[in-house]
Amino acid sequence: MAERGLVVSAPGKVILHGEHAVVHGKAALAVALGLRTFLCLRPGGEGRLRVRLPGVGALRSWERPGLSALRERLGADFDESKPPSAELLEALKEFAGIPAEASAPDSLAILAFLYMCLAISAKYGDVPSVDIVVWSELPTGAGLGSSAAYAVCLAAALLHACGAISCPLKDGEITARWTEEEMTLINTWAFQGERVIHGNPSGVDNAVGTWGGALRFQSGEIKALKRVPTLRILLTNTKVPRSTKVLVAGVKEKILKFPAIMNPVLDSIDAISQECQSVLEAMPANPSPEHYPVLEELFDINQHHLNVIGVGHPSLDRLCRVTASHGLHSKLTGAGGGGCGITLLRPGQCPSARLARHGGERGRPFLPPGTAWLTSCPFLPPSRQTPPRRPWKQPSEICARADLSAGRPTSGPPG
Ligand SMILES: Nc1ncnc2c1ncn2[C@@H]1O[C@H](COP(=O)(O)OP(=O)(O)O)[C@@H](O)[C@H]1O
Ligand SMILES: C[C@@](O)(CCOP(=O)(O)O)CC(=O)O
Ligand SMILES: [Mg+2]
Repeated sequence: MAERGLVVSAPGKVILHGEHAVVHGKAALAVALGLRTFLCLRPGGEGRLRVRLPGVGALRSWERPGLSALRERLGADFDESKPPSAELLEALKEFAGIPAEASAPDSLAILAFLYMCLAISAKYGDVPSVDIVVWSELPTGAGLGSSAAYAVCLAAALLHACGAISCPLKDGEITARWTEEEMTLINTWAFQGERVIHGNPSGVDNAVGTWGGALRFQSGEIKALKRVPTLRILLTNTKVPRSTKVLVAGVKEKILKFPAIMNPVLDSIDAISQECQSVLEAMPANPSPEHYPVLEELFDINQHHLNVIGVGHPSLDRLCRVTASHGLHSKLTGAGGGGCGITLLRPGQCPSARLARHGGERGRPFLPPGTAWLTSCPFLPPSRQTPPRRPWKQPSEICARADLSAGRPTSGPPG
């Protein structure tokens, strides 16, 4: 491991179409966000492994021999091609003092960390003696893929600390990418981390967190969308908390209960993703405004479908209603049940100031109490995204940065 340490970062994502359906083998269209999760890895002292997660209020430290002994005891169960078994996760919870049914953000984050650390070190080397801090610009549990960005950062850092992937930084370089082969390995392990947090993820979020840009994802197949137009999308966080794991499990239950009713809905969502992709690919050659009504209608139809499969929420209904009263079209993004919604903006339309300051239905404020105006997100291919604000903060794909400072990185974690 590099003596001077490393900062890794990975972006969050927005799903344009295909959330939930993608878990059941349908297509999804997703794009990396300019908001990222960061991880700082430093050589640790005294044979300890320390992890600090200020975003979820967790700080843990373990002696390496204790972790090695646990790993030896459970070693046969670590296999990156299979979901982590319930028995393995129970054993890790017991070791970490996490109650059996705990689903709090800190519990899931520590469980994912322990699983990834032990599994990666079982395969590639020794349990590393390192200090790890993770912090994020992404809201947690809001549909923007914070769990995947966290898992991608952990996978990259732990694979690096165990010697499974190189340090991509050459002398004098400040930022770098791993090779394609190394990124594939990072993505594979990040998916395992997502499995711990989500239960049954599709893999779309960790694919965007690893590769960045705009992509189509279906059954593990990742296709970069190269010729997509600049779409302006407004992101609104309802700030209603929810858990992806619970929502994904709820959809599965509904499909099992009403297969003949739910499967056609998933097929229709799949067709929406295909149609949207065709429109996006036609737009660069023919950038006429006629495409927008189609994209808007696809948002509306998909939002209805997402309500049908049980992942809507009154806060999201309100977002759709209020934006509709301004001629705009919205849908939820990510797992739903609260979290974030996206609103499509036409070229030249800039409603944020109007909506945020004066908007709202019949004089009521546009945003319900506790709602944040998060950001507006350009839907751009990697090559045309806006330049990074900080040297290592590229808007697409995972990237590594040398921890050049003796102290904290400049955009360091709080506290
Ligand atoms: N910065 C972070 N530090 C630690 N854990 C995180 C971080 N970001 C996300 N997580 C983990 O991911 C979980 C949220 O995942 P999820 O419910 O899928 O929501 P989303 O991925 O939409 O933000 C949190 O409860 C926490 O366990
Ligand atoms: C609902 C789903 O399609 C996306 C979940 O995204 P998020 O965790 O809400 O950011 C689940 C998945 O694809 O794994
Ligand atoms: Mg998630």
